[in-house]
Amino acid sequence: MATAHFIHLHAHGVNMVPEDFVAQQLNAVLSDMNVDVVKTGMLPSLSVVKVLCQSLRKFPVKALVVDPVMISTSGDILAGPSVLAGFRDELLPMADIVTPNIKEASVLLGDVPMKSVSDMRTAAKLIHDLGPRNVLVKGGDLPNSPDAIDIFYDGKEFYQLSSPRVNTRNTHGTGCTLASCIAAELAKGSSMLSAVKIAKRFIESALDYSRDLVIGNGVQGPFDHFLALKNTNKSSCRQDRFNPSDLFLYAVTDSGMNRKWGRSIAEAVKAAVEGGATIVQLREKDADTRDFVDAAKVCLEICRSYGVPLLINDRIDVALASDADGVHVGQSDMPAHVARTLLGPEKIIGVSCKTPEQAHQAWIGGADYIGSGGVYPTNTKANNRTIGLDGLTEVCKASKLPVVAIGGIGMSNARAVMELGVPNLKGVAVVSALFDRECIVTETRNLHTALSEAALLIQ
Ligand SMILES: Cc1ncc(COP(=O)(O)OP(=O)(O)O)c(N)n1
Ligand SMILES: Cc1nc(C(=O)O)sc1CCOP(=O)(O)O
Ligand SMILES: [Mg+2]
Repeated sequence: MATAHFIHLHAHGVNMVPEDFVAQQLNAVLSDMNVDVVKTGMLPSLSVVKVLCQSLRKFPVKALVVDPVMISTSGDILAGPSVLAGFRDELLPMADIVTPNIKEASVLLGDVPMKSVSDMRTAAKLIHDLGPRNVLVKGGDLPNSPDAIDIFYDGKEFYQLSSPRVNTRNTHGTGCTLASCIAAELAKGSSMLSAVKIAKRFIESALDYSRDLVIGNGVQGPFDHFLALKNTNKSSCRQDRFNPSDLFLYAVTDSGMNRKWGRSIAEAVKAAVEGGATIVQLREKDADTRDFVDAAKVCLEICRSYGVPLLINDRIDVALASDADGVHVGQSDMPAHVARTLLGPEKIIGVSCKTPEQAHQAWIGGADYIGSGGVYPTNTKANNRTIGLDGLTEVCKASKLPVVAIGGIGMSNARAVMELGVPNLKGVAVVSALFDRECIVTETRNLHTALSEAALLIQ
């Protein structure tokens, strides 16, 4: 069970509940039910923070989500220095995740400046040093950023999660909802990264869905949390649809490489998502159909537990039979518009394009993204024409769809590809640099780090 406190505070006033009454309430609930996850919102006094920590020590839960509500949107300070000390010394060391926005991250760290994604990463690391297992620094208020960029740090890896900024005044309560959604997903059994991604996607969808609501006269309006119940036209709901930032580190499997290293497809996929792959494609050119469908189902479960989409190369039949998230097709495979008709509006369709004209046709055909290469020569795909960084740039500039670069990309050149900084280029797709290596997790992690560093340079 997840407990969620939605505090829609307009900061007209705060009426504090006495701490012994808070203790009684906590005791009543925590002793009566097996609470899995607790999420905290505004904690108005040091004594309430202390009471909460005591209760959680007495009744440990599986996960504690701390939304460090300290500053209202209008800028009011909601937590004084003593509460801040309570957060730092007692609550954060118990937290499984803490979710500050940039103002809160700054205050938690003694008013450090927070002006860029690079500052957010530094802050995430410093807040992690205070004790929480995971940190999500939310960059929704970062000035001059076309996307809403959040930094997730799990103590080892940084993940830059971005979503298109939704232009609406109805943003009241987004922080509360995000943390509550993370808590609910954790209670359902998701991994932390997956819970964060699902929560972020929910906020993006809900804001998009409620962008034109007019309720009240405040600077901010509320948004509608019940889109899933009301939205009959699911294709217009972004919740389950493709997110271009998923193209950041695209892992493409290869049956020959798995055989060479003695691994099953599922083992290879698990290692890649553990290392930080943000989308996976099963490219099993010589698999028997039944085996392929079975393997796809197992991989789908693994990928879903990490919030990572799973696509099938070429084989629409396998994608349909396994209920995978979509397909990737090339110029001599099934046309995108036919794949779209067969798969429906919810599935993801990627198309390989070497020219601007092919990119245009992919868009007309209803594709979601383009794979463009070979950027460099490759041994993985026979007779593949290399288009180079110039060819990639041309496709990206002409494309109306997000693009992932492919072909001969690995640790030695991934930064150069990302640092092109051309419009629409969202990431790199790799086969041998991950799967023709001894340790897939390590290779994926290293590549993720290199790409994140390059992405920072082009901010
Ligand atoms: C992400 C991505 N981009 C391009 C390709 C190549 O697809 P295709 O041209 O159909 O060649 P095969 O992979 O089928 O040999 C891809 N698979 N993924
Ligand atoms: C599957 C594929 N498609 C390409 C294209 O140019 O469309 S290049 C390629 C193989 C990429 O493998 P590696 O990362 O080992 O070079
Ligand atoms: Mg193909």
